[in-house]
Amino acid sequence: MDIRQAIHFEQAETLDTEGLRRHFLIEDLFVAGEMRAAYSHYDRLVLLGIRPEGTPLAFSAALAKSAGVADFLERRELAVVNLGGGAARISVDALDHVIAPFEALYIGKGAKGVAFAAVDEASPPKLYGVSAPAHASHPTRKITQDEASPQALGTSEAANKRTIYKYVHDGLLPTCQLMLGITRFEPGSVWNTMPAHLHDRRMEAYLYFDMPEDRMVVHLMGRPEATRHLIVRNEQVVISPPWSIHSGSGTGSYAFVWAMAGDNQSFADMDFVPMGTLR
Ligand SMILES: O=C[C@H](O)[C@@H](O)CC(=O)C(=O)O
Ligand SMILES: [Zn+2]
Repeated sequence: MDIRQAIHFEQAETLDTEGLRRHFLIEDLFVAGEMRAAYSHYDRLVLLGIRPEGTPLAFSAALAKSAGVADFLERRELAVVNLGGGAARISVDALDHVIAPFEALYIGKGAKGVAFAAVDEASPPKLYGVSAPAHASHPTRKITQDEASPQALGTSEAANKRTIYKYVHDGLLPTCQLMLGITRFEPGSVWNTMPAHLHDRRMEAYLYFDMPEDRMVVHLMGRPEATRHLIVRNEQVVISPPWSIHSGSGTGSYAFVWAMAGDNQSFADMDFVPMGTLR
């Protein structure tokens, strides 16, 4: 189990390249035929890379142990999004849900018998899961891309023309904490989340994807007045602490899954950073 501690910005600001990557970047979550997990102590968010090939994948005993329960979702909720490949068959409480590429499934607290499989073994899905502690059990539900209320943002002059799809948010379905969406760029647009913002109330995790191997995103993190950067490759995840901006620019277009947990579920609750204060 890959466990990441929550650290103060005073410590983060003393770290070198390797130190920043060790605490904030997850490089190897997606491995064919495996379910891999990383546990962040920021809001106890658990990130899952799930790539079923052949045999269906279920939560391991080690994963349940990390939460101190018999069944991983005993006191947690989970959102899973299909990043492409083929469709996935996700079993929950003896019901099968077929989740096509760019569809998502919310699974409520207490769900049992959860298993992930490829619908067609010749085109296995790539699934990304995000789980947070939950106090109530909300209904399991599939969300399509159309339901994710696409919202156009940015301009080509600022190289940040993009569409935000909100899959898991309180306007669409109830969850305890989780919010999740996908942001996609127009060709030639490369800047995400610019102007930058903070939301100390919620931590965030960014999974960058849809990039060829030689492409990179320069992810900006840190306090606005003391930024650092991480070089991020395809299918790597950045853990974004509550005190940090989360923004970046790519050497070409890309997409990313953003997910949040914390005190409120208001997507619009952001403190914009005056651009002049960035250092
Ligand atoms: O709090 C919200 C998250 O940072 C993302 O939704 C921002 C984002 O996708 C973007 O501006 O490109
Ligand atoms: Zn944000």
